[in-house]
Amino acid sequence: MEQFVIQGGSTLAGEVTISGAKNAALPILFASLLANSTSTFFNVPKLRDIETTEALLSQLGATIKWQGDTLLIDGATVDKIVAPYELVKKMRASVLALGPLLARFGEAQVSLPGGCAIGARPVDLHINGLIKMGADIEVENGYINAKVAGRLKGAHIFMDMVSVGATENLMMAAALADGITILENAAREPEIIDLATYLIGMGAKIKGAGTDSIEIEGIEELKGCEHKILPDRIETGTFLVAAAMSGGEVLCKNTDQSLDPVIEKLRAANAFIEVTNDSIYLDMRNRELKAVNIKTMPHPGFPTDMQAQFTALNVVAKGSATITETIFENRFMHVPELQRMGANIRLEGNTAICGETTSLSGAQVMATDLRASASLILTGIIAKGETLVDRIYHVDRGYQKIEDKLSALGANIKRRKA
Ligand SMILES: CC(=O)N[C@H]1[C@@H](OP(=O)(O)OP(=O)(O)OC[C@H]2O[C@@H](n3ccc(=O)[nH]c3=O)[C@H](O)[C@@H]2O)O[C@H](CO)[C@@H](O)[C@@H]1O
Ligand SMILES: C=C(OP(=O)(O)O)C(=O)O
Repeated sequence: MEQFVIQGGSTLAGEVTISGAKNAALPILFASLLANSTSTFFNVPKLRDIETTEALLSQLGATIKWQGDTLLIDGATVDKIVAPYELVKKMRASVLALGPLLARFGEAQVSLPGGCAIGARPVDLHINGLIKMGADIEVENGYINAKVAGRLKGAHIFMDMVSVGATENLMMAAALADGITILENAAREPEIIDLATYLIGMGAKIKGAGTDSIEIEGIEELKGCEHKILPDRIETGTFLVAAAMSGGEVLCKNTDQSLDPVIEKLRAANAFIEVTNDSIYLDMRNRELKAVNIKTMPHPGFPTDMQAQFTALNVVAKGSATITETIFENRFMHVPELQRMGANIRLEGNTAICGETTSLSGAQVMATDLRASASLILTGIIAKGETLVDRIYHVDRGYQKIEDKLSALGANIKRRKA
């Protein structure tokens, strides 16, 4: 097992190049299962979750090749329909194989992902939507066994909760269904728009992606195409928060403008921010960081994937503030770890009350999920002395070379065998 060793007390300054978005790349790579020819992907981040996706797609028979930084996936060779537990347990997003396999082959067996450190995370909306499209689905021995006689049928589907994954799974399934599907109360994340852009590039007929009502007219066949993955807004936000916490400055390059709620909160925290088409600059030098109230919401609200980082920001900021998590029922596992470093935080139900912290010191802490890990690293950079972050395989799921990018900004962080 590896861990990060961080010597605290650095002020970050410089430029960082943002990688492609994990949460756009994953559904898009699964959507390549729908195509009967090769797709070419640019700006794919080099992450553990991408390796897991590649392993699952090749197990299903897809032909996968890297040419330098370009990823080629040929869906024509896909000839299996089982996504096994061994791979699904490593990455919940594997459930996104369900819609494409069922739509293309009329059959799919996908392991249930189970819960994770942030919540139970059921997939009932995915399953109910596919049943509405004519699928016969049974859950048996931990697997979702899905079948349809002929093709899936277009349907009018109302989702009673906003779910990113269900919107993606159903949008992919509907692209090869017979007739028109309308998804109501759909998720509106930029990653949904990116998936729709790729599907449309393959020939799909989709209107309304990015709104809460998406219309998909199914067609008979989808062809591979070229697609550039959008920049990672959560990685961008993480580096902006890191610089703000350290009282430094950062220019995030190769990013985009889909971060409004995060930028507004950083401005409320007293950061100077300048946004261009493809970069975001933050300057916190000689400015006092102020604690900010946060409530997570589906997009375009404040993203839950930035909650842990803002909890860390409030720990070093002046004043007190509350962080309320409304998307996942258990996304505060970073709080007891931050408390071990001296953070003045109290949990009350789904709210973390962040008081002013007088002194932060390095400690041995445990990463519990991807963004919790990021919050511990960011706090370690500010704290007095040495911080050891264990279980950093969580970080590697979703941040490309985070230690190299932070070191280039002036952090003292090293990876080593525990
Ligand atoms: C790979 C990826 O893109 N992951 C993101 C995606 O996860 P993911 O797609 O899993 O998250 P969802 O939007 O589906 O989950 C939102 C909420 O809906 C609940 N729910 C979801 C589906 C369902 O069938 N039933 C149900 O009750 C979940 O338990 C959760 O409480 O969106 C989350 C919310 O923005 C982000 O934190 C994750 O980073
Ligand atoms: C929760 C996250 O991802 P996943 O849905 O892949 O677990 C995340 O990216 O913060």
